Amino acid sequence: MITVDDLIFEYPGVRALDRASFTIPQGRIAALVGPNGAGKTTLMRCMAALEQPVSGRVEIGGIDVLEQPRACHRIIGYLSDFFGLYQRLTVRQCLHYVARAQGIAAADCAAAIADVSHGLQIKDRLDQYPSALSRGLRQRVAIAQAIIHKPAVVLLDEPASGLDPEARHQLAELFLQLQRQGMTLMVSSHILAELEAYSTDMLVLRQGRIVEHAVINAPALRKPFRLVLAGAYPQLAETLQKLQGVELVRTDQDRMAIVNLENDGDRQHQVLKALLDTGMPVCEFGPATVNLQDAYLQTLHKQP
Ligand SMILES: Nc1ncnc2c1ncn2[C@@H]1O[C@H](COP(=O)(O)OP(=O)(O)OP(=O)(O)O)[C@@H](O)[C@H]1O
Repeated sequence: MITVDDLIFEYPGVRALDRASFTIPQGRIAALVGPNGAGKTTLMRCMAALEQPVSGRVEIGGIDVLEQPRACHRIIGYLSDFFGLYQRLTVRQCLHYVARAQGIAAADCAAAIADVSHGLQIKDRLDQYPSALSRGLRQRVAIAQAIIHKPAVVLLDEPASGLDPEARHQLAELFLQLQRQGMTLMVSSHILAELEAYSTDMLVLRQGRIVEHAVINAPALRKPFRLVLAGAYPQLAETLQKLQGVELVRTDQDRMAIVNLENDGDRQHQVLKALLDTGMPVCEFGPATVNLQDAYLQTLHKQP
């Protein structure tokens, strides 16, 4: 659903993204984490076709974002870390304006507003002005604006900042609800505990590079497995991609791979048998679920 390949972005004198690459399948919620200045906002802005990278490729839902930015805006919802709402418009007018800008026909706007405001529990706020709303409610209005056109992919930059624990909990519930509707989400945050409540993947960005892609909590029907080899096997990625029922998440130095398999013992046995039949020197093969905070800290400690 989302493929970022070798992305390089530079501000004058600063390389903010340095060959960043990753893939996120449809229906996942990917947490984007990393220290201040790692490049999270820049990455999201490139993915939302709001910045032009020096080189590399971003593909979302089969659309090349850099070649077709307008087509991409139709299938993406983006919430900026410093979002603004029009203070002189009511919430209903804000939503109407965005709906029209997203190409929703005038006759369909009322239904779209009713739908999104129901999902975000702001139905009783439609005739208020943003200045009269709490930070949490304004956040909900901003998210409503980002998803009113029912995008396939939603990119949210620091959506939980400034929210109290209750509002953050509600936000987590909302993300899971959007996921159930089939959306793919990418959420950047510093608050790892909250991300853990809903993330399926964790991408760690450091100095513009993706230094880790951990599968935290794959959908119930699939489960992450870690494969470790006794020695390097140069065709590791290629071989795994060809095996039936195996979804390759990533490989490391031709000796380790994370794959998603069906959550079914017989199928897992068949995959292991097929792996051994290829002649790979398998020495470990087992579930790879990790705790988000541990995985993040391990990754940071691992790096030079
Ligand atoms: N407009 C700009 N001009 C020059 N350099 C910039 C600009 N915006 C960001 N940078 C630099 O690019 C790098 C990446 O910044 P970015 O805002 O993408 O990081 P971030 O991970 O989102 O940070 P934070 O967690 O603090 O929001 C940083 O070194 C930052 O100083």
